[in-house]
Amino acid sequence: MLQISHLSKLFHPGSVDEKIALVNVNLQLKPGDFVTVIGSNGAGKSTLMNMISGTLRPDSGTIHIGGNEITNLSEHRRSRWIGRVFQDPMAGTAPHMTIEENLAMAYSRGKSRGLSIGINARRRELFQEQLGKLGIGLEERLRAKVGTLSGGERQALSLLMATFTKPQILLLDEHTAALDPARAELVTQLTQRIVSELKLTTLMVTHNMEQAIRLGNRLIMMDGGRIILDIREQDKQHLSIAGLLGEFEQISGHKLSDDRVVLGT
Ligand SMILES: Nc1ncnc2c1ncn2[C@@H]1O[C@H](COP(=O)(O)OP(=O)(O)OP(=O)(O)O)[C@@H](O)[C@H]1O
Repeated sequence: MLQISHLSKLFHPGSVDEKIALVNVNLQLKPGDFVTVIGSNGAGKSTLMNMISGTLRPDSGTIHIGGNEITNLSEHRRSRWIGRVFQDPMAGTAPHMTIEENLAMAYSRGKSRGLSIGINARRRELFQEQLGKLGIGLEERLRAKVGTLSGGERQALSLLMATFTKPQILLLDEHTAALDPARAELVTQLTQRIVSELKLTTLMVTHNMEQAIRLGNRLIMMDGGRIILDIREQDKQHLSIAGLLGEFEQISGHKLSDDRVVLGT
């Protein structure tokens, strides 16, 4: 479903500010894989997500989704295949627009007709039905401005918007990190449900080690622009936080340095 081959990126090459972001990264995701991504500060996690979504171009390497090469496609052109939820609850939605307007926008994502697609009675019914599945009462607030929602409500809406058109790849970029523990857990549970119901192929960056172990069927660890550990299926089920940290240290030769790391919820 997602094939990343020999992806490399160096920022400010040849200058004193030179930064290695990705070094020959290879990653292949099967349909329905739910992969959690952890790593030290500056490991290249965001760079990888930005390259898949098209906000950054690699120096070398290729990215394919469902067999189509997207390496040099604009962010807009590839958006029909990709859903993304950011850490910042303000990032994924338009605060001055209503919930239904935001959903209409998500619905038309990647389609050439753009925003003109509008809202009709049938579509409103569909929005209500989808919002109802979140179980937090947003279906009663279709005409509320998104800026009036709490952080958790906005992240739940962002998640719905990102998955509305069943993207081929879902990118979750520390999407629960800015929420308090109860809301983070709610959004985590919604994530699990939506990903499993729609069988979405998902890549989720998190600083929460417990969450990284608990969710998904595969875990990758990055350091210095490389994937240094790739743990799947049964092996993942037997992981512990201490074991994972130990393994990181053994492979990388240093302790996991992450100023935002959370060991549990
Ligand atoms: N736009 C940029 N310009 C220059 N250097 C950058 C840029 N974006 C990232 N980098 C550098 O590239 C490297 C990888 O950064 P990236 O943000 O991908 O890491 P990360 O794993 O997401 O880190 P963190 O967990 O701290 O957010 C770092 O050394 C970073 O400083």
